[in-house]
Amino acid sequence: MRALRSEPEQRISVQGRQWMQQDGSYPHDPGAWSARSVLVMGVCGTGKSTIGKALAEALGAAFLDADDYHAPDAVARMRRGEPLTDAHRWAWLDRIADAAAAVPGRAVIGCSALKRAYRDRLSARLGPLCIVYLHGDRALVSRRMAGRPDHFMPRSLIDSQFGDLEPPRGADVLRTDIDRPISDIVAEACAFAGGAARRGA
Ligand SMILES: Nc1ncnc2c1ncn2[C@@H]1O[C@H](COP(=O)(O)OP(=O)(O)O)[C@@H](O)[C@H]1O
Ligand SMILES: O=C(O)[C@H](O)[C@@H](O)[C@H](O)[C@H](O)COP(=O)(O)O
Repeated sequence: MRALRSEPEQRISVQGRQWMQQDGSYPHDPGAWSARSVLVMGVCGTGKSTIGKALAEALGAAFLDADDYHAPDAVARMRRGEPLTDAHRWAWLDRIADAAAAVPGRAVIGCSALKRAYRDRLSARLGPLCIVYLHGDRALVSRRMAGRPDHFMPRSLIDSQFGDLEPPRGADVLRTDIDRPISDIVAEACAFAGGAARRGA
């Protein structure tokens, strides 16, 4: 195993092993942690919808896909290959946060949430988030996007997505590499988000 840096995000990134306790749970206040909304984030094509849906099912939570909350003109803009700006994104983030706040139980949100200010915007409505950050290199993201040709998001927008990306850091973040089987990523995210403890595993 490679040497660990002291930064919390780095400790968590090594499969969460450093923090995981013997029962598979994490040493956070269990009540508060297991009630938090879960944000599955990353640039386009990293697997937010795929992982987010499966994670929500594993946690018994509702899944909200941020793609469903874009205004039609924002979708048209992305289809044309024009990136969204902050001005497009604020109201979109507020719609997502309102919808997540309205679900009766826990919510898993699949949303790019590329900049820190966007995550703060969600937190302002939802409280502290449990963040699953899907990380992959440009070439892999491009290949994954090529595999879903009917999506509104064109591959020409990959560079602007990486340009806007401000990787999240801290103890609330699981940084997970997308070059792994979906089931492995979901299992790791589920343990991180409190699913293992919840199921009594
Ligand atoms: N870990 C993975 N391994 C292989 N394929 C994946 C993985 N995660 C997602 N995919 C595939 O990559 C594509 C993009 O995933 P998607 O969930 O649509 O990403 P996003 O919602 O972030 O845009 C989909 O075709 C999906 O099936
Ligand atoms: O903030 C943005 O620039 C957009 O919201 C953008 O992130 C878009 O929503 C998705 O990334 C496209 O859909 P996928 O993430 O599913 O590719």
